[in-house]
Amino acid sequence: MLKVKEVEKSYKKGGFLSKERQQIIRNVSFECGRGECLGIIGESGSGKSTLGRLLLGIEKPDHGNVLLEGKSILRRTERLGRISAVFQDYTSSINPFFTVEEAIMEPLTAQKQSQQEQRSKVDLLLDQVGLNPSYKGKYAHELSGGEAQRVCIARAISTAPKCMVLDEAISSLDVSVQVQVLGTLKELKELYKMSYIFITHDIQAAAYICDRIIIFRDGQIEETVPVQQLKHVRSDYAKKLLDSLITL
Ligand SMILES: Nc1ncnc2c1ncn2[C@@H]1O[C@H](COP(=O)(O)OP(=O)(O)OP(=O)(O)O)[C@@H](O)[C@H]1O
Repeated sequence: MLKVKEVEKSYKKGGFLSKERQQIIRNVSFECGRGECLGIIGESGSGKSTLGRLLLGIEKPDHGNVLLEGKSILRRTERLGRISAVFQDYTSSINPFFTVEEAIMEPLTAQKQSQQEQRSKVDLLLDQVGLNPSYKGKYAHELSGGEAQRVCIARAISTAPKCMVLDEAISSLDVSVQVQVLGTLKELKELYKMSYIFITHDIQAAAYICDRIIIFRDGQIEETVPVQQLKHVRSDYAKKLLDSLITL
């Protein structure tokens, strides 16, 4: 389904004139199956969000490629509506001048669906993320964090994508809201038969929703483990990282 092949990414280091580059992603390869939820856990600065942007085709790798059902994600026509994202910062993810309805319809407009088709979908999408139709006319500043993130999720699933990248998607929410949103995400994954790439610091959330987990270290895959085997990771680094995250 989603195939990541020998991906590398570096950024310019230092000032404007500097030629030095900092290697962020180093020869990363993995696959995420249809309907699978693959977690990516790693320390801050290990390159998780950079990897997320490469998977979404927002950034181009220096080397290697990302294929969605065999086609390069860098081709706009291949990624449009077929891979989507929910980020941590839900407040800046929604255009403040858009109503909830307009925000949810945004990707459908990009797909050139008719206004009528789009409107009829919005009620259904709101229902699927646990919001009633009265939310349609509200603006982002009138929503709680949990409601705003639900709107972002509704927008992300509006095109029925094959794959969704969730980058710390529940991290800014209150714990009780996190649990509810995780439940919704789990239901939606079954309903839409989507694959998830679940980037997080939250080992409990990952254990709840993921099928397999990649332990990411310094831009590389340290270890990949089925979620049932999480207690039995092999590398010392993975053991230490998981211990530190569990005690947090
Ligand atoms: N556009 C960019 N230009 C230059 N450096 C960048 C850019 N994006 C990320 N970096 C650097 O890449 C490294 C990895 O950042 P990234 O945000 O991918 O890590 P992360 O694992 O997601 O961290 P966190 O968990 O704190 O969000 C950092 O050192 C960051 O400063």
